[in-house]
Parts: sequence; structure tokens; C-alpha cells
Amino acid sequence: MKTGPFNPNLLSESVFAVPPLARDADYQIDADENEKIIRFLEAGGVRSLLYGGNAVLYHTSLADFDDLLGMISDSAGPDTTVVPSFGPSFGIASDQINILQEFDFGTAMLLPSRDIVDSAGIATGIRKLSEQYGKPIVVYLKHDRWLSPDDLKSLDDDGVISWIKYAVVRENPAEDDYLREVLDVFPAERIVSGIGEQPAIIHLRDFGITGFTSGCVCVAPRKSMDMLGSIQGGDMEMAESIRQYFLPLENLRDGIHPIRVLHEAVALAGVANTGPIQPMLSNVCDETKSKIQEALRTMKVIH
Ligand SMILES: N[C@@H](CC=O)C(=O)O
Repeated sequence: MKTGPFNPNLLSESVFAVPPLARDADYQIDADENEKIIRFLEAGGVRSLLYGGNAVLYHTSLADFDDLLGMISDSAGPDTTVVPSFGPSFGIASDQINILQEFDFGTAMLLPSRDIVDSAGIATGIRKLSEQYGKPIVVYLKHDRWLSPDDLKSLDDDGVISWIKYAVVRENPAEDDYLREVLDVFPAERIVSGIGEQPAIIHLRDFGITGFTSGCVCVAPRKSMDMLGSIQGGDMEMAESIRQYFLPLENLRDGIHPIRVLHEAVALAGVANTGPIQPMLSNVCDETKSKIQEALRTMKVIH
């Protein structure tokens, strides 16, 4: 794993893969299977990994968190940057920072929670957690107006934000007043589009933000990396064709459940045996597995 302070220049160099987390039959983190996912992504050119929502870290225990950090530190290649996520509750986040401090990650992302929070309180939480960690942290904007632009600006002025994952889902991503307000107070070079390939062209080309995160990259890393390169090189026709390439799987994720479908898709694509998913989620049924296989066939990931 690449260690040392997080360099924001990395945000535009690789798609940020957001992998599922493989577990064995006893629900223990399966180092061998997770390493297969990491090797597959690295073979496809990916150099940035974000363990968060798709790994269901919202529900992880402290013991699992420790195992996870050990596993990803040991498994990621020397040129691969890894960002683990912590939280979402303040108390758990604070306990997890004590564990994070035993490892050499450049930064970590606070998972967002919509319940029992307000913007000023979230800002206090981010400031305190960053101070405790001793490093700027990643802010995940998943809900509209979760953190006010004023609070964001004051946090950034205090140097506690490493970068922002912007993932507020819009029917039309081109119409996004909150993203415009965020861009008024925070540099586009440190904002990453956080909803996969589908809004990436609009977010990068029209809003000028940097790079994107993706779950689907875990079944077709080269394609997703080519999409990032096409957008950066101005070949929007190619970028659009790759966006459409991912639609069969992304539509299933949107219609059923993005995390559950991705967890199974990585297994059905033959990348790794992802095993049982972390409770409070459940594995998909056989009918959904058939639909995922069909989508993967359409994408020529499997035959
Ligand atoms: N939620 C998106 C990007 C990751 O955060 C996905 O899973 O594709």
C-alpha cells in the first residue's frame, strides 16, 4: 500500500474503486478473496481503493475494522492508495480512529448518517475527529444540504478536509444547485464524483470536478479507467459509449440494491468469492443472480 500523507493530485490519476468486502462462511473477513479483488483491480490499472459503503462498513465491529485495516494494508500493491471509511456515528468513529492510528493510511473517510444530525453538529464532529486523527479527513456528501457551504468553508479554512466525495443523487445530474454552492467554497480539484460512471461525464466535464468513484469498476476495471481517460482527454463519444456499457449492471443496482447487487456481481464475474454479505444486508436471491449474470453477459464480462 502506498503510505505517507495523502496527495490530492492522485484523485485524477485513477478511478477510485469502491469494492465489496469478501467474507468467509463464518462471516470473517476473507483475506485471500479480498486480495483477488485488489489484484484484479490493479491488473486493470486501478491505483485507488476506497473501502466504504460497498464494503458495508456502516455496520462493522471494532474487531472487524482492525482486521480490515490489516488486510488492506498488507494486500494493496506498493503503488495503490487505500482510503478506509469509519463511522458513521461519532462515538464509533472516535473509537475507530484509535485503531486507524496504528496504521499508515494517508486519510480516511467519515461515513455519512442522515439521522440525528445537523450541519453545525456535523461540522463539530468532523473538526474533532480530524483533530483526534491528526490528519485531514474525507467528507462524504451523500445527502442534499447535509453540510452547509458556510460550514464546509470554515472546515476547509481550518485544514481538516482532505477531499470531498460528492454523491447526492439527482434525477438530472446537470441540475444540482448544492454542487454549485459547494464549488463556490471548495476547490474542484479536491472534489470527486461519488456515484459511479453514470453522472461522471456531467460532473467532470460540466462542473469541472476531479475523478470519480465506482463500484462497477470491480467487474470491468480497464473499461472504467478508459472512461476516466476519455473524459480527461476530451473524447466524450468514447466516454459516453463506456457509460452505456455499464448500464445493464448499474440499472440492476439502481432497481434492486446497489451494494447487494455489486457484492454478487463480483462473485458471478469470477473475480472472487465474496461470500455472505455483512448483516444488516442480505445476499440477493437466485432470480436476481440470474439477472446479474445476464447483465454481465451483455457486458461481455462472462460468456
Ligand atoms: N456508490 C457508487 C460509487 C461508490 O461509492 C458505486 O457503488 O458505484
